[in-house]
Amino acid sequence: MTSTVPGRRNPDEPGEAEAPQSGPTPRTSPGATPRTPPGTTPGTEDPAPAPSGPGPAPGTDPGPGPGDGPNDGAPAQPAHAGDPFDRDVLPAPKGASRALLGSLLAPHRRRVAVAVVLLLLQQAAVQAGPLLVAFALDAALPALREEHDYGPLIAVGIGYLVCSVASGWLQHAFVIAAARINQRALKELRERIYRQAQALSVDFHDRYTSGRLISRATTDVEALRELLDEGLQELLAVLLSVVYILITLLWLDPGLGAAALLSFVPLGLLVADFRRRSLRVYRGRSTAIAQVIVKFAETVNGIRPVQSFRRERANDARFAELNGRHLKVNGDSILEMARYVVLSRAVANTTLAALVLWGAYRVASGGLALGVLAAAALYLRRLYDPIDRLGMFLNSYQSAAASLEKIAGLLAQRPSVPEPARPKALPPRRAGLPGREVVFEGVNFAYRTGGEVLPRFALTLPAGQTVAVVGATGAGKSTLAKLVARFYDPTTGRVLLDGTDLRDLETAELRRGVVMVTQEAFLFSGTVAENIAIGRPEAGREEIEQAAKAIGAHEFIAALPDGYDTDVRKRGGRISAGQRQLVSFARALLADPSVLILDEATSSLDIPGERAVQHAMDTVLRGRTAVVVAHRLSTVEIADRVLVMADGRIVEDGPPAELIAGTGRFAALHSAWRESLA
Ligand SMILES: Nc1ncnc2c1ncn2[C@@H]1O[C@H](COP(=O)(O)OP(=O)(O)OP(=O)(O)O)[C@@H](O)[C@H]1O
Repeated sequence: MTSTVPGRRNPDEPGEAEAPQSGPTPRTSPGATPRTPPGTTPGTEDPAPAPSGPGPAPGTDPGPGPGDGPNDGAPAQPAHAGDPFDRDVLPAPKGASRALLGSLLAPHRRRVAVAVVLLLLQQAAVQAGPLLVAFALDAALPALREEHDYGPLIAVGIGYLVCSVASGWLQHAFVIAAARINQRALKELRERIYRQAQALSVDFHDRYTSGRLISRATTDVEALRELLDEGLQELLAVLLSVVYILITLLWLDPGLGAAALLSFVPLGLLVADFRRRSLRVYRGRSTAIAQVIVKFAETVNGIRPVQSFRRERANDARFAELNGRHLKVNGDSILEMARYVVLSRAVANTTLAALVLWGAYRVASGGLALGVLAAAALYLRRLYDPIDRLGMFLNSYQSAAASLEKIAGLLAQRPSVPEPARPKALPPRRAGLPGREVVFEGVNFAYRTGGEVLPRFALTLPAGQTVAVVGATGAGKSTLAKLVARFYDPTTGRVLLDGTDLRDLETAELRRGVVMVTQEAFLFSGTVAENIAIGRPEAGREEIEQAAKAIGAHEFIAALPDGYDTDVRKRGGRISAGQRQLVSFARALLADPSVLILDEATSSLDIPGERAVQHAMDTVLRGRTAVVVAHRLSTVEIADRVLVMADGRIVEDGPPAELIAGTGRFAALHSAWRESLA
């Protein structure tokens, strides 16, 4: 008979008696290194206290969650009250993992039913083998010997052949059906994680490192794949075969059947003990692997300071230590597996030997047919054969369950800056008035991870005004700017755009009105033209070039190897920091928002570069309301108004010339800057 259970060896094949697993399932060797646990995530170095709105996300809703109000994503929890972001598992409603798995499989209900029926039939075909052997020994051979009747023996042969062919075909069909279900479910899961990563607000990403997100979409999905592709099929097949075999044994001979059933008591205890012990080792191993990955990632990400400060040897030593710890704990997990395999085999072989001896004694005394004993011996082998693989399955199950829990926790997060339930439209722009008015109304703000950053304040930025925000590092300039862009919602109070609360604007409407150009001047993979067109995807090549020309970026873009069609990633090295900024200005100019927020790059540019950026800034700010977080005092000169911030408060506010002429902080800062230039 051919291999009987997907991914496992056929016990009836020659050499089955002693050989440990050598079938196609790579995880079945007793000494094999158990699979790397998922969720051993780099980047857990991002501690942050209060939870982001735990509550089911739309589409993944596994249970009741908080309501729909604007701050529902931010339940009032005391900061530092045991931050779930310190751990890999984010809070999720009870049963979220099961609900997630259910929601992934639900669209494939019919396929799942077909796969289960295929497996039931396949197992029936497989388990018929020993029964046919019993029939051959007890009925077909005597008929041949005593009555020269070949019929029963031929029937057995044909039956065996039919069962073999059927089981092979059914297994093939089952593997294909299961793979289709699994691959689609995993594709959907990866897409859900990606959509969720894009949907969650900036404050989530502040705390949940990108490394962890990547780990969810790769290692954790992979853990689930292993469980679905191999573990679950195997477990189903094992459970089915155990049920079939025990029923058949009880039917063949109640005594032998009951004894086989009893032998599951010590085996069950052994499995429980293995689970307990392996879980402990397994947790340690996952921590050790995470430490190795974190060290590796930290070194590679900081390769410049590592080389500048000659950290290589110190890093080597630390890495060797962490790697050694991983080696030790990995060894422990292999020893646990070996211990389980040895003990379970000892129990299984002892039981088998005892039952065969007892059966032989009964055959000798005429109490049992020889064929029944032969069939029982074959069935017993099949019964105990998968027990050591069960340990492997438990390992895979535990890691997949942990991964699923982490993914469910991630998917249960809600954006802390949610879409409005009843969105409002912005009023039409007032004719002749550039930009839109921005009003902070009784706003105060605290990041979830700390205390108040902006104490309660009120501020009006009239339409068309260019406002430069200056102040010492950490004064709250960027925070103020991010509130206008609605990367965060104020803790109390409102930010209004032409009288409309930002919370009432749909994201698309908001982004048409407000655009923030951040310090990084991020370029996406693709061509320079595509990067500029992100501002307005429907823009044609001519408009793109016009924007670049207005900004003063056309010359350098035209000089690139493929001009506007140069791939910025492949030749990213050719684009300097200043040029990157020009591209991002062109992008903003094309988007043409009513309000533009510009978080000026802190990195210093060379003088021509700075001049080019200054000129571009002039162009991009004109004709709209603009907030510039100014790190260079030269920028302030193009502003209509300067806000000086200190400790989250606006301490000075006025036109630059007026402030410079005064005796306040800005006047002092400005004269110091002038002197430095001189
Ligand atoms: N994501 C964050 N989570 C928690 N605290 C933050 C976060 N971002 C900034 N802060 C804190 O808020 C305060 C104001 O920071 P902000 O970035 O607004 O200052 P800034 O004036 O723009 O500084 P810089 O000129 O250095 O960019 C600082 O104390 C900072 O530590």
